[in-house]
Amino acid sequence: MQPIITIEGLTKTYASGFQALKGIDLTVNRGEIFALLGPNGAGKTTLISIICGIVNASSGTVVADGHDIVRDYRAARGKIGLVPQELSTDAFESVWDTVRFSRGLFGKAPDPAYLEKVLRDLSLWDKKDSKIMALSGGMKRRVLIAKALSHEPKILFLDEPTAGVDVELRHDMWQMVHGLREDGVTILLTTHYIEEAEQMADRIGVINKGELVLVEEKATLMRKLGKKQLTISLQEPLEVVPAGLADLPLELSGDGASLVYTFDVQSEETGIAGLLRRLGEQGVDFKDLHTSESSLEEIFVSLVRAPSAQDTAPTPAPKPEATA
Ligand SMILES: Nc1ncnc2c1ncn2[C@@H]1O[C@H](COP(=O)(O)OP(=O)(O)OP(=O)(O)O)[C@@H](O)[C@H]1O
Repeated sequence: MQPIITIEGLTKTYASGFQALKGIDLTVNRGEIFALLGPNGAGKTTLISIICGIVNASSGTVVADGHDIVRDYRAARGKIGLVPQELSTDAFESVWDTVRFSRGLFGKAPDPAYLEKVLRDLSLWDKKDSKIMALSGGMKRRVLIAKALSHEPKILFLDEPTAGVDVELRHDMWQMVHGLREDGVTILLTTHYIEEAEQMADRIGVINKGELVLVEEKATLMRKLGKKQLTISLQEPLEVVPAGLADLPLELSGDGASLVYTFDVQSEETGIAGLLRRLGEQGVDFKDLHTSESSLEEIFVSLVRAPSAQDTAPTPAPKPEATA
């Protein structure tokens, strides 16, 4: 796989002294959809803003499609389209003029046919002459995307693309993102919705308090999630897992009162029938059985709750849904 963005040792300390990024190393591959998942304040926007040259890094380097974002800023920026969280300007402009102007900013020759395609793909064509201030919130979002695509970027950043949008637009957004990937565009999106990362991404990075705590293929992550646990409450506590059961994926709980068996939901054989038979053979009696499943959400919450070394009084991170 070919990298398109290489981030090395990136840190950011704001003028206030707050350290928003604490040494990020990350490679984004050409043509992938990468989701950066993290709670509010984790540093997602800071990271994207540095790559786009809106915020200066304190240290470290970023190379975007072969161009160093500091030394070779214009070339790097020309490869990137940014869909920010909010629309800040252009209220009195028409959709068409705004998009045309955005393209011009990057020194690209006019290409009405390309811009028409972008607007049509985003269901904005019939609004091309409307003033932006007259559009609904969802339509304004679409304009932001059209602007970001106006100069045919190779890399598209979507900062919280579906925060506060309705189901229809969210669905369109997902489709659009997959369509862009088909066209060879690399997509990096930030989100604090696990569902969004699950739906859209090829790979998922979890960022918390300025640190990347996990980067994983979504499929691998989902396989890990496909694990279930069977908890066997014992009649009599045990001190160790009996030697006759040592070949099984069994763990004894801290108090010795239960055995925990981990199995793969996706495999055809869970092995539970065999396990129960072997428990009988070993004379291990149990009084109750129950299964539980780990979810992406649980993994995420446990990752972002783990106190980092710098915290003296860690506060639990909010549940992702609650932070919308
Ligand atoms: N200009 C600034 N000066 C000082 N601190 C800042 C500045 N901008 C951001 N921060 C702080 O840096 C941290 C990271 O902010 P950032 O916007 O990157 O987070 P985020 O992960 O994008 O969060 P959200 O999901 O809320 O957008 C936050 O604690 C924020 O308060």
